[in-house]
Amino acid sequence: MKKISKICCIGAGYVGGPTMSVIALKCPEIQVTVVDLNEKRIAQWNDDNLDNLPIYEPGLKEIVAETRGKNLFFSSDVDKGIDEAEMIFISVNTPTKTYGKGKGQAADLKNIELCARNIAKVAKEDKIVVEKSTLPVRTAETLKSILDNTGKGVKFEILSNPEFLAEGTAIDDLLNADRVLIGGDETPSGQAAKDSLSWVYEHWLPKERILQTNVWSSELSKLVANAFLAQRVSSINSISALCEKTDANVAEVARAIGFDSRIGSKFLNSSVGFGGSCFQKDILNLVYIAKSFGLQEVAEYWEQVIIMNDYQKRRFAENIVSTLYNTVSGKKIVFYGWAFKKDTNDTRESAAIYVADALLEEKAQIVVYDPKVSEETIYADLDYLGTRDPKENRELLQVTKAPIEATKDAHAIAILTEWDEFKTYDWKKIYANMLKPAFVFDGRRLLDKDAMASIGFKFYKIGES
Ligand SMILES: NC(=O)c1ccc[n+]([C@@H]2O[C@H](COP(=O)([O-])OP(=O)(O)OC[C@H]3O[C@@H](n4cnc5c(N)ncnc54)[C@H](O)[C@@H]3O)[C@@H](O)[C@H]2O)c1
Ligand SMILES: O=c1ccn([C@@H]2O[C@H](COP(=O)(O)OP(=O)(O)O[C@H]3O[C@H](CO)[C@@H](O)[C@H](O)[C@H]3O)[C@@H](O)[C@H]2O)c(=O)[nH]1
Repeated sequence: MKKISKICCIGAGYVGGPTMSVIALKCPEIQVTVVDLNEKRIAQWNDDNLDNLPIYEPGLKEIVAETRGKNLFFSSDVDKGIDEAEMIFISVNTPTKTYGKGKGQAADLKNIELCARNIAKVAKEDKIVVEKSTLPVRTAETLKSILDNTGKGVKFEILSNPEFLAEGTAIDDLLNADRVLIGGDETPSGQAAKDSLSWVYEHWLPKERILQTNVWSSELSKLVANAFLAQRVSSINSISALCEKTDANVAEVARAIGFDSRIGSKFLNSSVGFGGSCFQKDILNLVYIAKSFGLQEVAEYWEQVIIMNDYQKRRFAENIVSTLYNTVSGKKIVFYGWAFKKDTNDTRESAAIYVADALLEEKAQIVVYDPKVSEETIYADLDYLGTRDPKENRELLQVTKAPIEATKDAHAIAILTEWDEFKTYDWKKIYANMLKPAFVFDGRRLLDKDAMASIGFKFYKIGES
């Protein structure tokens, strides 16, 4: 087993940035270089003002402050990074394909292939290549085929090391990972590569939490973990609809079933629907893979998790329209939150985007407040859907940095992200600002129903009648 002294990570995103920062922190003898083709992103990672890092993640800037320039470097010189490293992580984005075969379901592996070709072109010495991105099962085969045909006699070991961090808690998840998964060939050189990567993680994690498997199990386990997690959210969300019809309370049901140690209490918070860059993409990918092996029933089983999530988002928007007397045209609705969950500035697949889109179709006037998401991102998210002219998005939707003033003459507030600060607002003052009856639609089950009702609000909370 070789001790690694130089690591390169291709992709300075939500995974590459935090993961490599933690490796640099915990392995001071390893030089870690994170490279990316996006020069603007690299400039942000190198910004003297740590509040300008491209990613907001609690605890991240402190780690970057400690390591950057010592053993952590960010660079747009991808070739140099590859050339110098003994171990290369590929942590580029693998979104759902928007074109061609598998459009709307399969993972787009264009970036992965570009990385493999780049490594093949630049490498002069043997290297360990680590798949950090989430990839369809058997992708390592493609990588191997590209890398083994360079004709330069360079030997590559390919490992799968999927990342399980969740945004908003990424640093804590990395520092205290439940497990690290390392898949590799069951040959002597494959075993040595797996041990080298284990050695990196053993700097801060107990050995028994580092699981070694074959490559295919590792690749598939990542998709399956996300599918199981998302399935829990869709399951409890399906019950939230039933609770609203039956006077049951979804939180009480979740608590009651969660006490069963076989079920467990985590990931049973009913919400306006799951978002984020991973759950939908990875389930669609699983569905596509199942279909491509002719496993139609398996594909349909998992597809239902997405169908239920779309239903939950649609149901939330439709409830706003029907409660506001079947028309929201010209009515001011304030959105609290745009990020897909609290403590991140990431908005990919956020439920807020789809709820806003549905209300804009009904010509609502929306004002959005999110403590970490920029105006530019909010408009980009809406424009990307292509539902209407970008000009109309800007006419119908405004972005504010003043959450309390924004409620002046509003008909309703919709809570789309569970930011803690919303709980501390002066809701009496907000009530006074609003038109009456004043409606609040709590898509995150953040506020207390009785307290809101006693102020005078017409309060709707997911999963309660
Ligand atoms: N975001 C998460 O919480 C999370 C968690 C676990 C796993 N994952 C997986 O990790 C992977 C990365 O996700 P992310 O959220 O960090 O994506 P991201 O979009 O934030 O970052 C990816 C980066 O890769 C860069 N890139 C793309 N192609 C490149 C190339 N050929 N050469 C150099 N740079 C290139 C992009 O410019 C971008 O900055 C995905 O496969 C995702 O499914 C994400
Ligand atoms: O009980 C719950 C838990 C989550 N959510 C929502 O589900 C989405 C995803 O949340 P979370 O899983 O916490 O964040 P992600 O950053 O998307 O992390 C998931 O996706 C990552 C990318 O693959 C994986 O690495 C993580 O293990 C996996 O949790 C968010 O919109 C949450 O609001 C709920 O509605 N109810």
